[in-house]
Amino acid sequence: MDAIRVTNLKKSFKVGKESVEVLKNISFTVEKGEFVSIMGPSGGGKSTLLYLLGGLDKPTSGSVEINGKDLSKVKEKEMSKLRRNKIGFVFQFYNLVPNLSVEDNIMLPLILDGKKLKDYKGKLDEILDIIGMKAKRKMTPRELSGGQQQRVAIARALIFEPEIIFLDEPIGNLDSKTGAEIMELFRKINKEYGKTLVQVTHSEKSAEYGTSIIRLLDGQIVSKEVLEQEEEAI
Ligand SMILES: Nc1ncnc2c1ncn2[C@@H]1O[C@H](COP(=O)(O)OP(=O)(O)OP(=O)(O)O)[C@@H](O)[C@H]1O
Repeated sequence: MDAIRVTNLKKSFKVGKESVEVLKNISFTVEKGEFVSIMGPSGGGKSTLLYLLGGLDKPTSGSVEINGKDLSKVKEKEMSKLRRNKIGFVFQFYNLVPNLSVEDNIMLPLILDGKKLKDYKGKLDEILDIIGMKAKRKMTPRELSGGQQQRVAIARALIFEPEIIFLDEPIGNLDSKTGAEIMELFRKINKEYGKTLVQVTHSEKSAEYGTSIIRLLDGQIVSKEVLEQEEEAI
């Protein structure tokens, strides 16, 4: 089954009396285990598309299916559950709570969902290990570098073990070395943990960490190319 199926998706915004069509009849699929990079010029509708895919906004027409479920037919309560459990988000600005520790920030989605935190202790340790932040688990975001804060945001997105993670310019705020480390982490999450990833990016270099690139221009898809994967060294 496709992880994501987008069919004839359109999105317009009202600006004063005018209606501006930002996405014009977009259709594509993302298979399970893909890591898709969506590229295109600024203002081309990339973030708008990502928000529609993640159910954070509603299309003007057309549909988005996640695991075969049409988001427009999902009731609000089920949608909130889907957004919390099946989908993760990582944004350019990490959106961490400044006075909570690293581990409390990571567990915040569990607290909001009324989960028993002790059931997730093992999971938390495992995720802290994946992101390389075990030693800093008691620190607060202001004691961390940008790259470390983004690692915490990634961990928070992983705590519910979502199948799909949406990334909106995830390294847009980082220097190139730190950005490359974070992209490597996403590659690992895709390859080793089998998560489906969809990122929006300006950068050709970070797009190439993905398994395919979709290019958007003037609200339409102009191409989808599958990238050659480097052979793993034996
Ligand atoms: N809520 C809104 N109301 C009105 N117009 C909007 C709204 N959200 C986005 N737009 C417009 O839609 C267009 C696409 O915006 P979007 O943020 O999706 O582009 P983008 O490709 O992600 O750009 P960037 O790369 O600069 O982040 C822009 O012209 C923007 O002004």
